[in-house]
Amino acid sequence: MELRIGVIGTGAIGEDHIRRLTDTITGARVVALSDINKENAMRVSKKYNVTFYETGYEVIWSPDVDAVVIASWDPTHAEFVLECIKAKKHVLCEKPLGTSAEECMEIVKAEAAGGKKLVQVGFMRRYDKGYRKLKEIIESGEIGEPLMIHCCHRNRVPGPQHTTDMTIKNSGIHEIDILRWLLGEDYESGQVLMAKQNQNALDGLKDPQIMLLKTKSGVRIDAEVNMNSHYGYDIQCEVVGEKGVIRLPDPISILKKKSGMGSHEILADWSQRFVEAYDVEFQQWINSIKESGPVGPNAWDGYVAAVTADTLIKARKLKTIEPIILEPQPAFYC
Ligand SMILES: NC(=O)C1=CN([C@@H]2O[C@H](COP(=O)(O)OP(=O)(O)OC[C@H]3O[C@@H](n4cnc5c(N)ncnc54)[C@H](O)[C@@H]3O)[C@@H](O)[C@H]2O)C=CC1
Ligand SMILES: O=C1[C@@H](O)[C@H](O)[C@@H](O)[C@H](O)[C@H]1O
Repeated sequence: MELRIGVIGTGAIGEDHIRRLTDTITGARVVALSDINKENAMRVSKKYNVTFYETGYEVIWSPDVDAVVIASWDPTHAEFVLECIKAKKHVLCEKPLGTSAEECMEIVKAEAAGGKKLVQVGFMRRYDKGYRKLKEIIESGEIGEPLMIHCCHRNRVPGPQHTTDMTIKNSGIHEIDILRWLLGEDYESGQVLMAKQNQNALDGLKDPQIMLLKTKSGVRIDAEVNMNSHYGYDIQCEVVGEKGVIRLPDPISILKKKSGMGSHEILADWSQRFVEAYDVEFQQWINSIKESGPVGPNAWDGYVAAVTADTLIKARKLKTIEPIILEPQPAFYC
């Protein structure tokens, strides 16, 4: 059976997901889309022969739609996810699940009350080969207990709407989720340091920022989140263990030696860097909802990431180290 998918948001990643669902993923087809930018949505609708709906709500409630992908702006996510839960439809919501811990908790409570797992969050790094290998090695015990993690998340330039808080709750949230998943434990506290500021950043944008996290077992993490590398999209992660160090590989890239110079390409953005991860994420999501239900990052993971991001933003504003405090985890997610 082919799953009929509705997509809300046909901007950069929304269109990319429609392409992937159409050209790469098997067992699903996009039948509905919506975007408040009607002109662009109509272009995408024609390109992929998908029916345009005036609102995301119409996509969600359409009898022709079995499951929904949310790829609209961050502040719209929670309301659309809650509506999917009401409509009892599976939903893959791009990160972040909501723009605050409160919004995410509302989703957690609504999903648990409905008694069926319907929500998956687009933390696609969990499907990246490099991160999966790091996790496998950590879990094998080969490098002993992890002690520290150094990482960086560099974007070439930010989008025009990017804000200082979004550096943590839109970009840094990937580090927050992937490192918790890698280590298999929650955070105890967090802090944010400001480096010397980049004068090329958008007006008023504080950049770069350094997120410092401590896990419950004492692992120390430093994560540079830099929106203005200007040279490319660069994701680094090094785990220092008791008996060895492991490092996330860069994407495969040919070293070119020519005219007395050696060089290799650095990718421009997330759509290239994580292309395979998104493909795996979507194929597994489609397969899982046809079988026993979604198995990827869930609403609880979205909530934990949001609590952590909110706490880091508070810590940055107060220049303090803040405890990261979670509500008790509902048995539904255990
Ligand atoms: N997992 C990942 O690596 C990535 C995730 N994202 C997430 O995907 C989402 C979209 O990001 P981009 O595509 O980069 O942004 P974008 O700005 O290119 O596209 C967002 C689209 O949502 C539309 N939109 C806004 N409100 C809407 C509403 N109420 N109903 C329907 N459409 C609405 C906008 O008109 C726009 O076309 C964001 O939440 C972002 O955090 C984005 C890039 C990578
Ligand atoms: O999720 C993403 C974007 O929304 C975000 O703005 C970028 O910083 C991230 O690298 C990308 O993966």
